[in-house]
Amino acid sequence: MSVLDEILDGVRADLEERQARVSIDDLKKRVALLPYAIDPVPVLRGDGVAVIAEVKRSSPSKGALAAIADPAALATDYQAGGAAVISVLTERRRFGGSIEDLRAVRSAVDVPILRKDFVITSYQLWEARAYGADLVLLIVAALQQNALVSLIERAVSIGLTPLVEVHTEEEVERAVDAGAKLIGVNARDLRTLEVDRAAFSRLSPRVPDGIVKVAESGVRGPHDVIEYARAGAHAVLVGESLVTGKDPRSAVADLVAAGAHPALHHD
Ligand SMILES: O=C(O)c1ccccc1NCC(=O)[C@H](O)[C@H](O)COP(=O)(O)O
Repeated sequence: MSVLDEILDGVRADLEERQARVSIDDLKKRVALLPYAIDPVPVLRGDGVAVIAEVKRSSPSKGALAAIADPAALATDYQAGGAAVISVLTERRRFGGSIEDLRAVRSAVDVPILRKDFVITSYQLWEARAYGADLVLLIVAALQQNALVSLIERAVSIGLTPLVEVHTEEEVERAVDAGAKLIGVNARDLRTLEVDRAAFSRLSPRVPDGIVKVAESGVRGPHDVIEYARAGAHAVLVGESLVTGKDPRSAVADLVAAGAHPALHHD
């Protein structure tokens, strides 16, 4: 069984438990009281490379990364450093996250928030929206094509912007066919956990113009932002190097500064 399959088994079990506690109708009632979600596309398509900074406590590849006692404070630092979007890992078993982290971050920042999880049902989309997310991750490798298409449509219909994650040529085709407007190329193979930063430059030319391209994983510092930008990234998604460093605010600011160089601006 691959790491991704193991994660998905755990996600299904946790989901059953949450669904028994909070009904989808309750989530819909909460959403009805909320303002519209923020459209992240203008900020992701702006000059330079946008930084999506992630609240990540642990990971299957590295185990415990950081004791994040206050995710809202971390997100506030990210925003102060210039993060365009905050990503919150809400998966519990392998990443130590929760939907409560999403709520805490929402109460602390104004920038768009990405719910990063292993979404397989529309219940999780309603949850994402009810707890304050503006974007939601959909992983092509975790979904059959018909499920991917219907989750993209449902996400959009409830105001969420889907970030559709790929790692192979075939997955790029599936994402484009499914109607993705934001595609994230993950350097990490979720089945083996190997990180291959060259995946972005290999797959980026296959992503049609007009789609926002996000380079995910493996950013160690400003030099990686510059490399991803040269390969056409509109944004980078960064977790580990931010949560394990000493000063998340200045670490984000350094990445933003690297990506803001005029030579890296998009046409
Ligand atoms: O991070 C992992 O080990 C991992 C394992 C299996 C599935 C997903 C995983 N990570 C999710 C992510 O894609 C990253 O958290 C995100 O792109 C940031 O990556 P990094 O900057 O390398 O922490």
